[in-house]
Amino acid sequence: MAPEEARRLLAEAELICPAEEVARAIDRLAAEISARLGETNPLVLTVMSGGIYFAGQLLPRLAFPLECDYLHATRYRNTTQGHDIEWLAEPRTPVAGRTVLLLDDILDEGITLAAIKQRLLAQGARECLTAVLTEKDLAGRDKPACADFVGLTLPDRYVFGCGMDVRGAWRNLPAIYAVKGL
Ligand SMILES: O=P(O)(O)OC[C@H]1O[C@H](OP(=O)(O)OP(=O)(O)O)[C@H](O)[C@@H]1O
Ligand SMILES: Nc1nc2[nH]cnc2c(=O)[nH]1
Repeated sequence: MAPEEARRLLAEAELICPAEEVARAIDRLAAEISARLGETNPLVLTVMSGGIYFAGQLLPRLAFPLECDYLHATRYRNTTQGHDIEWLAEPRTPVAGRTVLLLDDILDEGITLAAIKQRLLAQGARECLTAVLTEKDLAGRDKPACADFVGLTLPDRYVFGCGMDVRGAWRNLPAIYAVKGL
């Protein structure tokens, strides 16, 4: 997207979660994750690209031994509608026998997280826990996955900021916005 278009989208968007609220949610998640996983030497896998902001903010708040790697699976591909999952990169660290913690920016319909979790367990992960910065409230609609740790609950709008993109832009924003009209 052209930078002028990105600026226009942001100017017209609705702020739904200010940066301070996001930071407080990450503080709380760090405490919950530390209490649950502090003694397990987990393998922390960031789901690219959206998980990059959350991982960057969360990892310095986790004061216990862990290993990091990433995987890349995408379903929206710079659009606002989900498609089939495309696997762009597998983790290079073997997951067999490990406690794995997946980090992602958003759990929306839950299809991405369910597919990743199933794949890691099939590869022999001992357990696979999931932490998402945000989860969309789909008004009681069933989801194939739920997260073990959830930072913020968001309305059923197309959102961006904090790792989430709008047509490729604005993953870098420290607050969360909803696109006008979506
Ligand atoms: O719960 P779901 O409806 O499956 O959607 C959630 C997924 O959608 C986004 O990824 P996207 O496919 O946009 O890839 P990206 O992270 O590279 O932007 C987000 O990062 C999650 O991984
Ligand atoms: N950027 C972004 N990615 C998503 N993936 C699933 N839902 C969303 C959303 O609302 N915004």
